[in-house]
Formats: sequence, structure tokens, C-alpha cells
Amino acid sequence: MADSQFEGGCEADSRPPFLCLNNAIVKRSGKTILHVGSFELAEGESMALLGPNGAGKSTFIKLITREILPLYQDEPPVLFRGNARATLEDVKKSLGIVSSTMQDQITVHMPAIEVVAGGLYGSLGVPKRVNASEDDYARCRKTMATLGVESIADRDVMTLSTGQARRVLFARALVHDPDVVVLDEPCTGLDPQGMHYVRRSMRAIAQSGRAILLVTHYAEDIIPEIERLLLIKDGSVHADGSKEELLCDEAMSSLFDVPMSVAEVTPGHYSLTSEY
Ligand SMILES: Nc1ncnc2c1ncn2[C@@H]1O[C@H](COP(=O)(O)OP(=O)(O)OP(=O)(O)O)[C@@H](O)[C@H]1O
Repeated sequence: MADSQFEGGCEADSRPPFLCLNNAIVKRSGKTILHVGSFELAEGESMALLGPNGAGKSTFIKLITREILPLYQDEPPVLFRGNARATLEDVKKSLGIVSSTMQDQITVHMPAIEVVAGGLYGSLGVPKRVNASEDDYARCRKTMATLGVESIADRDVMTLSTGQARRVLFARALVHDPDVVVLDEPCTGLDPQGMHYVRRSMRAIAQSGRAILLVTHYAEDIIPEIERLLLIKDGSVHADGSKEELLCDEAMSSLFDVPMSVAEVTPGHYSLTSEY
């Protein structure tokens, strides 16, 4: 799926980190649902977040996407590329986002390509005030082709299978050529074939030089290109380290509070199981 549109990527350089969190606290209904003491993500660095249901993973991701703001502190708790005042616009330009719940938000009939074109405007479809150009649509088709869904560009998105729609959402996330792709449970609800294509797409994105921030419950989603894991439990960082260090029986059992077994099925490909 290599495509020149996705070429580029990170150089080892002196730019500020892509993201710094420092004493970032999110409260809901009077309760702290996430507290991150200190966290740094370098430009171009990929990472997977793992943790039990309700641990705070999506909240962590929403701090990055600026859908959630942390409590005010004298020292800014979130620095986006060194900037404490990054706008939603700045963040949207840099990120492509796919979540399994995004699909539920598509409730109107429109051609799949319109959903993809929405990625150029940070919306789910093309806003009414906008006239997308021929070039825009050509770009959408090209992006869809890299994900193997060009042939369904004109199909009503509401009639697509879950797997097809997920790949259309991938195309939407990539069409504006973001530096970082955020994937919140991208394989949830997919059959093995759908998972295969999504994971293959993830690898192609990573190999094109884009960073991936992945939230997942599946070790199989942690593609070889992702080397760092962030384990979130009870609203805080349980562990932060390399895949070699943390993708093991001990760390996973401690994270999920049940005996877990990690196997490297083939080099760089893992599975996570428990006996019952
Ligand atoms: N608006 C809200 N009001 C109260 N509690 C909230 C609110 N939003 C989130 N929470 C709580 O914050 C906690 C963290 O939620 P979050 O969605 O980040 O968890 P998660 O790790 O992504 O879970 P999952 O794996 O189930 O998707 C949960 O206990 C959730 O119930």
C-alpha cells in the first residue's frame, strides 16, 4: 500500500516533543478519571495504550486530540509541540483520528467518498458551506485506493459492512496527510478478515513514516512498528516502557488482575490469552 502521498516522516532532530503532559488532571462528576504526572512523546514516535475497561485510555487520547482539557494549573499541563496554546485547528491538522465509535456517528446516507472528503475539513462529511473541488475528490479516491476501498467510493456509506466502513474511516483520517494517526480500538467489532486489513493498513501507515497512537485490547493490534507501550490502570499510568519489557505475562497479569499469557506467535506478532 506504499504511496507517495504518505511518504515523509520524522528526522531525529531538536524539535520539541510532539506532546508533553505534566500533572494533567481530568475530573468528571467530582471524580479524578485521569491523572498523568509526567509524560513525553517524541515527534514520530508510535505507542500503544493498553488497560482495562474504564481505565482512562480514551480520556488520555482525548487530551491529545484536545477534545478534553485538563484542570487549569499554573504550569501548563499539556504542551503540544512545545505550545501551551495550540488551537484545535493546529491539532486537527496534525492528527488523523479513527475510532470504532465514529462509525455510529454516521447516521445519514451519503457516498463513502463524502465521508473521506470530510477529513479535509475535520468533519464526518463535507460541510454544506463548502464546495469540494475535483482535486479534493481525486485526492480522496487516491487515498481510498491505498486502502483497497476505491471501488466502493460511490456506495452509500450506510450500506457498507463494518469492515468496509472502518477502512473508509481510515481513508478519511489519512486524506489530509497527517503526521500522527490516532486509532482508538480500530479492530473492535471486525471479523478476522476486517482485522487483517486494518492491521495491514496500520503497518503501511507506520512504514510511510507516520506515527501511530493506538488504543487497543488486542495484542495482535500491536504491529511490529510500535515499540512503546503505555499501560493505564485506575486513571493513572501503571507502566510506560518498551514492548520487550512490558508485553509479558507478569506486566499483563498485573494490568488486568487476571493471569495472562503473552505469546510471540511469529517474530514481532503477539497474542494475549488467559486460561478459564
Ligand atoms: N462524562 C463523564 N462523567 C463521569 N464519568 C466519566 C465521564 N466520562 C468518562 N467517565 C469515566 O471515566 C473513566 C475513564 O473512561 P475512558 O473512556 O477513558 O476509559 P477507557 O479506558 O477508554 O475504557 P474502555 O476500554 O471501556 O473504552 C471511566 O470510569 C468512565 O466511566
